[in-house]
Amino acid sequence: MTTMLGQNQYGKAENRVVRVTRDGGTHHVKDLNVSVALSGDMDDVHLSGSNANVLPTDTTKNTVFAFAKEYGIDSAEAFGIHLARHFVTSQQPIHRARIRIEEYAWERIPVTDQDRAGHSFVRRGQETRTAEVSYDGEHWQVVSGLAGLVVLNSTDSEFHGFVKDAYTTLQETRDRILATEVNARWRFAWTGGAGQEPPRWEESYTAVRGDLLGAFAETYSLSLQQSLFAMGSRVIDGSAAAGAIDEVRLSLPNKHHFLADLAPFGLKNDNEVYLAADRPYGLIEGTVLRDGAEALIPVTD
Ligand SMILES: O=c1[nH]c(=O)c2[nH]c(=O)[nH]c2[nH]1
Repeated sequence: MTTMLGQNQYGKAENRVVRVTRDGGTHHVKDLNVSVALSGDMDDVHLSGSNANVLPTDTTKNTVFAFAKEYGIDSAEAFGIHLARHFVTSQQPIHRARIRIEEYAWERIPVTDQDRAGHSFVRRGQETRTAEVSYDGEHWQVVSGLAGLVVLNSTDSEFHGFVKDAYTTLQETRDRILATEVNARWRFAWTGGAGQEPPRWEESYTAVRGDLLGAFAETYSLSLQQSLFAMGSRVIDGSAAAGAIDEVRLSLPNKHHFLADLAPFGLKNDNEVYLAADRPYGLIEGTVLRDGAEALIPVTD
C-alpha cells in the first residue's frame, strides 16, 4: 500500500427545511439550510467497501426533517445540538458530528384584514444567520455567525499615514465613506460541561448583531482594521448576559467609495458624489479573543 486514508467526513449537505409553527392564526416560520457531516470508524467503507458502519446520508436527511417535526426549531443552535447529539449517541461508529446551519429570516407583512393576518411573510433581504455545532460525545463547540450584513458610515472615517512606496497612488483622506459587508462568526465559551448553563441562543444573536452594528456606527474610524477590533471587542465585552463569547472572527470587505471626479464638468465635489466600486476590494480579516482564550475558529473556510 502506498496510500493511507486521511481525514474524512460524510453526510447530507444543504437540507432545506422550513418549519411552520401554528399559534392559532398566527404562524411562525423557521427557514434553514442544514448540512450534516459525520466522522468516526469509516476506514472500511473507504478501504474495503463494507458499508456496515455507514448510516446513509439519505437517513441523515430524513432525520433533519423528522426532528423539525418532533422537536420544532427553537433556534438554529438548539436544532443543531439535537441533531449532533442524536448521531453521536445513537450510532456507535460515529464519533463526531458537525452540523452547519444557515438561517433565512422572514418578516411579517402587515395586513389590515384581520382574517388574513398572521401568515404572510416577506424574506428579510439582509444577513444570513449561521450556526455550526460540533460534538464529539463529550464536548460541544458552538460557533454562531452572520453573513452579508451591509453597513455604511457616510463620515467619521479617515485613512492616512500609511506606507507609501513606488506604486502607491492612494491619496490620504480625512473624511471618507466607510462601508463593508459584515461576515462574523463567534464562538461560545459553553462546552456542555457539568454546571454550565447553555447560552440563550436567540437572545444572544440579537445582542451580538446589535453590538456589531453599534460598534461600527459609534467608532470614529482611522481604518477598517480599527473598526474590526472595536466590533469584535464589543461582542466579547457585551456577551455576558445571553452567553459568554470567547472568540470573534470577522471578515470585512472594504466596499470602496471613491470620490467621483467632477472637475471635467467644472463642478466641485465636496465629498458628496462617490463612485461605488464593486471590485477589487480590500479584505480586512481578524480574530478578537477574550484575554487568555484560545483561537479555535478556523481562519480559512
Ligand atoms: O481601512 C482601510 N484599511 C486599509 O488597509 C486600506 N488600504 C487601502 O487602500 N484603503 C484602506 N482602508
